Amino acid sequence: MSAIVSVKNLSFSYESTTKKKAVSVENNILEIPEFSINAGEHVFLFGPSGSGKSTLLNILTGLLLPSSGQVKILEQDWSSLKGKTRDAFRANHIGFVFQQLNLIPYLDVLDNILLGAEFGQQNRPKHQLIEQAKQLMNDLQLPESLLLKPARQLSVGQQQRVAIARALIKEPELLIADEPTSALDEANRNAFLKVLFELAEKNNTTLVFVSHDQTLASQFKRVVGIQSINKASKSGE
Ligand SMILES: Nc1ncnc2c1ncn2[C@@H]1O[C@H](COP(=O)(O)OP(=O)(O)OP(=O)(O)O)[C@@H](O)[C@H]1O
Repeated sequence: MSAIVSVKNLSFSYESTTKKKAVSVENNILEIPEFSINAGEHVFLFGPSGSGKSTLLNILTGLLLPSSGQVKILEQDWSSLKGKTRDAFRANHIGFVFQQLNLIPYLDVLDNILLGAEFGQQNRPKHQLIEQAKQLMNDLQLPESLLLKPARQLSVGQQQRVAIARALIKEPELLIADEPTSALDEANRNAFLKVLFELAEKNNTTLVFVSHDQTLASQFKRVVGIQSINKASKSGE
């Protein structure tokens, strides 16, 4: 099985990028000797507040570069990509669903979904993207009649599904879901996970799902506590 994510000898500290002279001691947030995720895996990444989950996600997605070590996505080392190439690589290969869904409230559902393809592979004609948006709506059990409604008129559960459609329309190899269920009640949370798994399976998308809520862990085949891979957390706690 090929690795979608591969981390080797990673260390990261914010101090190296801060201008504050008061901070003189190097204080690593992350020290991860080795960590990888294979194609098609669904990984639940958990850890308490402040344990470095967001920092690790930002590193895996090339928004932050490691202080030392190597982070590869699809065999591509983030440190070897510069500026716009890095942004384009991220846009083409990684989808995101966040807790704050980041839908544009006054745009209709279709346009919100199509925004997901805006910065990705731009060689697909618009009519094809619209067909795919409709297919995703169908897969997510959202009625097509919602397509032309402004996103703000949808329920939170429906908006969550639109956010998944937006993340998947560019057919990313890797989908990052960062606390996407924290605003949902249990029934909606389970429904959200069910469609997320089904679609990830259907599209062969590797999933990294981050949460501090360990009750969700049992639904994932692979569960990773950040403190178990991060040596830096041992000394601090
Ligand atoms: N931009 C930053 N500059 C300096 N330190 C930061 C910055 N962002 C986060 N940190 C620190 O890095 C550590 C890890 O934070 P991070 O946000 O990655 O944790 P988290 O596990 O995602 O937390 P939460 O679950 O509360 O979102 C914390 O001690 C935090 O204070």
